[in-house]
Amino acid sequence: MTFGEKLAKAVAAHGPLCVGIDPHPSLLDAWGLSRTAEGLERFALTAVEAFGGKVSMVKPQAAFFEAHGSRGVAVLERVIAELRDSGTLVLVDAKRGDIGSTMAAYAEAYLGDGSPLAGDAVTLSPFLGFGSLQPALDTARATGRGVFVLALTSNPEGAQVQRTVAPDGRTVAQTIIDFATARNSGISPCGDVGLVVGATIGETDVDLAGFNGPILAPGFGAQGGSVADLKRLFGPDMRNVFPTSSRDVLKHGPDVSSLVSAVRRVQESL
Ligand SMILES: O=C(O)c1cc(=O)[nH]c(=O)n1[C@@H]1O[C@H](COP(=O)(O)O)[C@@H](O)[C@H]1O
Repeated sequence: MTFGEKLAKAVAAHGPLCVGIDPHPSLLDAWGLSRTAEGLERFALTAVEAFGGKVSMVKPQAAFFEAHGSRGVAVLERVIAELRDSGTLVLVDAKRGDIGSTMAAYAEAYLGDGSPLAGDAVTLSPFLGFGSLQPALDTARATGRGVFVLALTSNPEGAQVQRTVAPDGRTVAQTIIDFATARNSGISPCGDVGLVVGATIGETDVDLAGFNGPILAPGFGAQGGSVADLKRLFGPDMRNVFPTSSRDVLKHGPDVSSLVSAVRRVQESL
């Protein structure tokens, strides 16, 4: 199956909501867990129990696992394996990006068959040039996985770079969108190159009309983005838009049934 086919199947079963697993130290405290690899593991596996098989996609944030060194990375590997076993798509949020020859190694790590860090997709940063991501785009295509490339991020500082106008008159964000659009062209039901467009970006002057791929919309929930913002940005049917929320759901833990109820409430609001 292509990544687009996997996404379509997941959305038909569970709707578009993506839930993030972001084990912030303050959330470990709130859940009564220690700020150690053991606390991290308990947190992450509780989240897997709550979200696995209930949402279309789960997005573990690699940074919070890496903060615990090799033991934290081992927990991330387990989270990826258990979510995939539950039938839930896994988007590993690692925001990788480097020169092409190094990118090939990141591609193998996050998108290669048999790699313990490979989920179903990975987030990528295109600011070394969209073309530098080519090894990841090729590996994703070859293994039926996907990538989500940063275009307009949810943080206020993103505009400093992403809304800069290039010599050809397009913004940096539009340039990235146009590369992604070209890569996905003609693929049904949708392409394997996704974009990240934050729910908090306010008015957008970019053109997404021809874009035939999934859009991850972070900033929904804890950063202030609402359902109304999503509809204003992406249109009322929000086709191929995957709103993603981490803290706003995770704050309902550690009780699994409270986490599940929180997920259900957000799914209904969408
Ligand atoms: O790629 C991302 O997921 C991402 C892009 C972006 O523009 N903004 C953004 O917040 N994120 C990630 O989405 C998550 C948001 O978490 P909450 O604000 O707790 O919902 C974090 O893991 C961020 O790293």
